[in-house]
Amino acid sequence: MTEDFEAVLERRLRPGATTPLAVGFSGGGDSLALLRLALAWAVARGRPVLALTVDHGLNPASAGWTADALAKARALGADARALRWTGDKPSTGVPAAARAARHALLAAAAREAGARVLLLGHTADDRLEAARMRAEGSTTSDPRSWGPSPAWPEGRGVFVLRPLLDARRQALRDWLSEQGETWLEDPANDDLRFARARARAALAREDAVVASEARVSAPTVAFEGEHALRLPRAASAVQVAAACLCAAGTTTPPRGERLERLVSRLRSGETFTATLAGARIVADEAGALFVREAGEGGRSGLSPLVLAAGETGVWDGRYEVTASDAPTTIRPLGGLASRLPADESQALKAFAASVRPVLPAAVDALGGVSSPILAGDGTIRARVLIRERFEAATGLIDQEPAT
Ligand SMILES: Nc1ncnc2c1ncn2[C@@H]1O[C@H](COP(=O)(O)OP(=O)(O)OP(=O)(O)O)[C@@H](O)[C@H]1O
Repeated sequence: MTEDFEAVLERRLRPGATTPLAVGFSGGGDSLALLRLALAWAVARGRPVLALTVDHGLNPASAGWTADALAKARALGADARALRWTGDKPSTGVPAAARAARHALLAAAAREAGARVLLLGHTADDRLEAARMRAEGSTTSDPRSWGPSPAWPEGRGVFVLRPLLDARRQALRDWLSEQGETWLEDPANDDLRFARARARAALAREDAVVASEARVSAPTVAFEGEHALRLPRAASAVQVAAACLCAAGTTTPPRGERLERLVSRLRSGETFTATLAGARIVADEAGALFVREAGEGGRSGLSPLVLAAGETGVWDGRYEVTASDAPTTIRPLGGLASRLPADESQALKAFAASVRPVLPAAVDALGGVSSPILAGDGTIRARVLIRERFEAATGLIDQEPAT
């Protein structure tokens, strides 16, 4: 077990890195095994481990569980931090909402601590359960051993590593028991109102075989001046979905019939312009160009981002912007371009017409307009997230990046 675990960490983590390794630690058996293994590996390499525990506030006992988890993590030698889900709880779909909130909290805390990788304790049993739930009609996806955090924009720059994906839950528990460990059993795991608990109960009665993880090949991709993506027309559905997601800066990739239709139109060689999930796709002989759909503004996205002096925020899921020493509002450049200073108007000419209206513009308290992408003085800084996100989503970044 230890050798398999170490092999995964050696493969994915950057040699010599000294930044903290974040671990999602619920206090349950899987993540206790994960934390112990991660500590043994990291301490030998001089890397600090930060255990993060999310209190979902869904059970009256959860504050006590969280306090116990923090105490346990610290006793084992990790730094530890509690995070609390304070948002409104929906009346239905609680597990999915809790999961989304958990991913956002874990990723934001990992990033804040300077960690680029967050370890999670999913096991082979989680993959079996996901397969069983899909067989019963759910859209549950397979946990993957490596990939970007699904939380956006909170998880930008953070990768999730699941080093226990080939280990069986019972083997981990036996290993913990041999070391005299005890752990918390979350009662929600046995609550048969949840599809996950039903799948778990059904699998406990069977000898299941774990299939190996599917591999996704990296695409040939070109970046159009960082603000748009170009894919070959033969790109796979996974790549097309990722291109829509990253060019549009949204949180949910397209899937199902609409995605299939776009992929088959691309394969057909037809020249067309289409929109999907917030992206505009222009297909010609040269390939397919993916840009943020400017007309989306009325429905969602492209909404203004108000920043206080010096504050950093993400506008439209595509640009990380840091205000100068004055407050500013970030809006789409479309409709404001005529108010740009002359040098910026000149610089704008170098951009494709489809990209111009969806670039960020900064509007100051007096109504002055400037674009952090075009301005030479760099007082308001902007980082384009499109490329980095696409590379992470399609497996082009397969190891812990440098900070
Ligand atoms: N409350 C929590 N605090 C911190 N980490 C957690 C918490 N709950 C789960 N995790 C992390 O996520 C891993 C998987 O747990 P679990 O299977 O409950 O999560 P999940 O996200 O619901 O799974 P899935 O991705 O299959 O929906 C755990 O091993 C642990 O690393």
